Amino acid sequence: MDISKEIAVPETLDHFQPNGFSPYHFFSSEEWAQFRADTPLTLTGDEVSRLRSLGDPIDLQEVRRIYLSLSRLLSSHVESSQLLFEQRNRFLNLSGAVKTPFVIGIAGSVAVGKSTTARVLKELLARWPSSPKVDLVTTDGFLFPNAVLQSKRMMDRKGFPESYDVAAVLRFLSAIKAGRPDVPAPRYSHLTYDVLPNEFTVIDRPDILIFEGINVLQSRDLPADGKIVPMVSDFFDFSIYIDADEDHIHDWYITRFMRLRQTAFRDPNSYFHRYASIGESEALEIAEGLWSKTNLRNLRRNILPTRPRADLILRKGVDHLIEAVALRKL
Ligand SMILES: Nc1ncnc2c1ncn2[C@@H]1O[C@H](COP(=O)(O)OP(=O)(O)O)[C@@H](O)[C@H]1O
Ligand SMILES: CC(C)(COP(=O)(O)O)[C@@H](O)C(=O)NCCC(=O)O
Repeated sequence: MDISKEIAVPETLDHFQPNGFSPYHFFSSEEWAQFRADTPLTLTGDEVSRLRSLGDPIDLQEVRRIYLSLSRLLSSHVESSQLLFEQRNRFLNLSGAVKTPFVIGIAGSVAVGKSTTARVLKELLARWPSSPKVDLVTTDGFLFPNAVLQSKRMMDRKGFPESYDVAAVLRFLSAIKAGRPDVPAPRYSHLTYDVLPNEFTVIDRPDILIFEGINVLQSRDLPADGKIVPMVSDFFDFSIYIDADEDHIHDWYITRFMRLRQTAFRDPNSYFHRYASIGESEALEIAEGLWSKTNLRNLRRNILPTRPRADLILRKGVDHLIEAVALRKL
């Protein structure tokens, strides 16, 4: 498939792209796989099974085909930024400065498989000598609590830009990029479907921070007072968008919901517990409603429009496996 035709030229960049030019290099998965060069496979089949989310078929073959080249590319970006850091310290006559974490953003629709990609990358990147400490934070911890969303009648817009405490996201990333130790990241539970009050993951100056969530490439409306506000992605050193046809993502979301009925929803503490015991067709109707009223709307309105901001686009086919890659030119 020709990803260059699929990834439409964003209108706002039109004037930078005379006919036929694109800011991306495009590769088939076979071409991309060659870039792994002699990168060794450092994960076992069992580890990959442990890292994958429900319904994601990723296996060692996919890690070898796609993720080794990706970890090699990212690791060269990390090493270059470490080199630049040292050169700049010499230039500025600074001594004792400590490098701030290299931040990688991962964006894409609900149910596209961001968590699996983030977890596999975390493990692979930590095996490079330049980045032994890799942390992962998901943006769901920055959602407003359900009580707030309910009081604002926003539960059916969970995951929309307005459902996140973006100021808290910016404070968190500013602290990370200021090189602060022990920065707390709030946590979310998919089981209770809510943020976990007073539960934090403490991020203490990793070499790399992976920041994953549907909203990470979104901009903010310019405030009327003309004050300049940063975007979340201003803090990224590299960004990845995971892409797929919306029909495929729909199928993955519905299949996952129906499988969660047999697993996570059975837990009496699950927010969706009641859906474990209703009939199949009623459950399907609920899943279709959640998809079309919330997640598809969000994908079309707020997530897909951020795709042209990514440095790298991983395009999945019907089987969840990556079939094409677009890499922004330098
Ligand atoms: N209702 C749920 N109950 C339990 N786990 C869930 C539920 N919804 C999603 N998950 C899990 O949460 C993780 C994040 O899912 P999601 O936000 O859809 O992003 P993605 O599929 O792109 O990783 C996945 O590992 C998924 O399996
Ligand atoms: C929590 C989510 C918004 C994902 O958030 P993210 O981790 O990408 O910030 C999503 O999993 C979700 O709950 N969506 C709302 C509709 C639904 O229940 O599918």
